[in-house]
Amino acid sequence: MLIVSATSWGEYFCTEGSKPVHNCRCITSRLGASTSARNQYEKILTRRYARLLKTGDFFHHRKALNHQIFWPTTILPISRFEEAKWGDLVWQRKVHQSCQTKREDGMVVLVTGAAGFVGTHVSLALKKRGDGLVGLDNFNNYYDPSLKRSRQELLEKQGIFVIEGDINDAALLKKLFELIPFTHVMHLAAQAGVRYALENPGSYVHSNIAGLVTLLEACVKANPQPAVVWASSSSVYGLNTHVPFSESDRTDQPASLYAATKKAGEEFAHTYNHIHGLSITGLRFFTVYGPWGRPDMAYFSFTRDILRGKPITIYQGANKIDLARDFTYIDDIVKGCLAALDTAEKSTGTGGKKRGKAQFRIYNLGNTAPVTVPNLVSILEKHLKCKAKKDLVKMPRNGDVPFTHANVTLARRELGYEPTTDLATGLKKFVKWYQNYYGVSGSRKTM
Ligand SMILES: O=C(O)[C@H]1O[C@H](OP(=O)(O)OP(=O)(O)OC[C@H]2O[C@@H](n3ccc(=O)[nH]c3=O)[C@H](O)[C@@H]2O)[C@H](O)[C@@H](O)[C@@H]1O
Repeated sequence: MLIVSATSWGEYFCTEGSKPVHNCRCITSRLGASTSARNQYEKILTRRYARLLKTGDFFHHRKALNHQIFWPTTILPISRFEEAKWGDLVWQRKVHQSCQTKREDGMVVLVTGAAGFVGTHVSLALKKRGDGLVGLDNFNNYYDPSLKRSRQELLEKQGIFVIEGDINDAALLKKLFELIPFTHVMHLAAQAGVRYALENPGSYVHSNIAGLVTLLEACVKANPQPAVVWASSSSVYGLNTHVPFSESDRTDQPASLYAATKKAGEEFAHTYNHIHGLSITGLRFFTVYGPWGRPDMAYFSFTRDILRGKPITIYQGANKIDLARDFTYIDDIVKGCLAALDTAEKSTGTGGKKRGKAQFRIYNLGNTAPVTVPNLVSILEKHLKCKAKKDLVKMPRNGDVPFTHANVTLARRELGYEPTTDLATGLKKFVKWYQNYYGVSGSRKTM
């Protein structure tokens, strides 16, 4: 049985088992859509496949929320999960549909890292306000890929197509830019995590250096050139001691290879802006947390281990000083990202040549209220109603910095950025999501 399932304006093709298919079923389940909208879609779908259908093979059956069209066919030799073969007609149609805007002057955005934590939230927010977008994600296994797949499901329910592909794939990027005149690129794909850089430095070079350059090259060659907004990191401040951290502070003392790749990214961005006229905005995120977050981050892994009764390791600085972070809630970060997109000016290059000076910006997106790691743990204990088993350990030389603290004056002035969620409120929302997703005791398998 071949199933063609058309949700929203996308179609999905798959087979049950690997046997040759003899029957095809088409389901349009535009949940929430009016009957007339569903009727209209059914007509479009039927017209689209008219040449494949033999009159008389077509049966019409209606259910409460689904229109189902059955037709016996061997015409579409579709194999299991063939839907995402990039470049083919189905793929192109999905990209187009996902990029349709639903508001006047809506943006058309390529979101890289769309199945990542920040990427998912930004994508949903763009879609919600009527912008068109398509996601790109390589679904690597740095952390549990099933969480990325769940985020992808969430996005696809909203009509957002996430292409499985790597930002290092220049041919894929070229094809995408030929297909869609993206107005903006929201570049969030990266190898994140400070301490993992000791284990796998190559992955940082691959994504944060080579991948960034490949993406910027594609943007330069695109016509029109998109404006680029991308994720840098608070880690670029490294050993800076001037607090709170301002954009004008020194960033030439990275404490980790991760930070060094983000700093290098800022320099590459400047070069592409200077030579090619790409409009580029870098956002220095400060320890972003929240629902659908990253399992490698402390607030997430602490939650998991506390619920499982496993000990957690709390690092301490010199003289047993507590480490502190300017933890920033995801909704605040999303607002900052959207404001950066909204205020981004157009790139000035065409045909790879710069035609004038282009916008170049860097902003801190933090919460402006650092909290120590032991305090983070106390808040989690309260929300989880569970005591943590704590191992206090001297901070190893693993790239960590003792504290971060954002000055967001610039973002406030130019983006209207104003963080509104304190750590206790944000962690409450995270814990609620976590227990809903993994079960109250966190029993569902993670990592
Ligand atoms: O904002 C940033 O620039 C960075 O924020 C986070 O990096 P980090 O602040 O180190 O976040 P966590 O890994 O969640 O660590 C938070 C704090 O908990 C501490 N920690 C972490 C893990 C652990 O087992 N024990 C522990 O005490 C760390 O030393 C740190 O002080 C992200 O992981 C980076 O990708 C991001 O770029």
